[in-house]
Amino acid sequence: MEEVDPAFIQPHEHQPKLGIIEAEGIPFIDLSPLLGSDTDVPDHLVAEIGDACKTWGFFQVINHGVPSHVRERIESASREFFALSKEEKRKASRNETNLFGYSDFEITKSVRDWKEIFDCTIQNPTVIYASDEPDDKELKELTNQWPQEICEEYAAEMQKLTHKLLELIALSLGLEKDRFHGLFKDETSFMRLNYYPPCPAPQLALGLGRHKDAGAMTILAQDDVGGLEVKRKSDGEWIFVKPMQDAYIVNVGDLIQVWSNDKYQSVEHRVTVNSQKERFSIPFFINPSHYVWVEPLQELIDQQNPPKYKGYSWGKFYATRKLSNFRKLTSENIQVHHFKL
Ligand SMILES: O=C(O)CCC(=O)C(=O)O
Ligand SMILES: [Fe+2]
Repeated sequence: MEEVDPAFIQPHEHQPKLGIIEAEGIPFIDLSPLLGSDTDVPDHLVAEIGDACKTWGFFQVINHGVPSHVRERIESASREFFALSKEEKRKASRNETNLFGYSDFEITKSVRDWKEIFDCTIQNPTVIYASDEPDDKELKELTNQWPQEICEEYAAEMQKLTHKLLELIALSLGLEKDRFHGLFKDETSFMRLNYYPPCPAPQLALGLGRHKDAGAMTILAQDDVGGLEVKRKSDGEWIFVKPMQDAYIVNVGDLIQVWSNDKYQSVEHRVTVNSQKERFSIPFFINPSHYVWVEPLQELIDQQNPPKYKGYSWGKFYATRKLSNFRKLTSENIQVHHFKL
């Protein structure tokens, strides 16, 4: 076996197992009832979404309405970009001033991830807080270093799908259908092109270490190689998410966990790598406006269900996370459990 830099080696208890457990259980949800112009949402669909969010925190959607040529266009643009030399790619590096762009140095829980990424923002420009200091209200605008047209075309489709999914989730929690919409007016959503090169030590390293997504929800396009694993809530076992052509994998993030007061929980996941094959994926991270104050929704709390979290500023949380990529962390990065009551 070729030597890999020890910075990539996972602690023993987090090294991936070689055998694969396939995720028979991760539900597929058919969104075809939402394809027409009829605005009625069938009850069975709402119930399926609610079950999937509660039991798995993950599901795959089919007949979602995203045209396959739009997905193919961004997937080929991603392949073309990552095929460039490192020197070329580094010309589009993200940095402390512009947090969107290329990086081959991602760290999750103190271990390097075996991957390269390219982050693109959705609102161009995106407004965020300039600093993570709680009282500093200075704002800054972030822009893209990516062919804007391809990004916009894909983002527009993802936004339509997001809209449908947030409505289904709201209904499944017994909320008004449009309960979440206002929170995303000046969204800080972004998408990431992930490239996982073949790795000589797939049993020691991970493409992406175990983590939960900090935003509201993630919609992921994965190719046919496979590598995503989800921690099954019932027994903590890592379950392989079988690639399905043209489907999107959706997961609940930490914000839905807080808004729903733990009714729906954000679930840990990770990515294994492969000694033979490279893998590409594109997560679309749905995040609210920087000025959104995150706390359990009033409608979901009462005397029997008191709030499980104290409120926090999404914008400050996000700025802290983004800036941490360029700092040496001396303690655990900011996490939603720091706000648990
Ligand atoms: O590449 C994947 O399959 C998952 C990526 C992911 O979980 C992330 O980027 O947060
Ligand atoms: Fe993730």
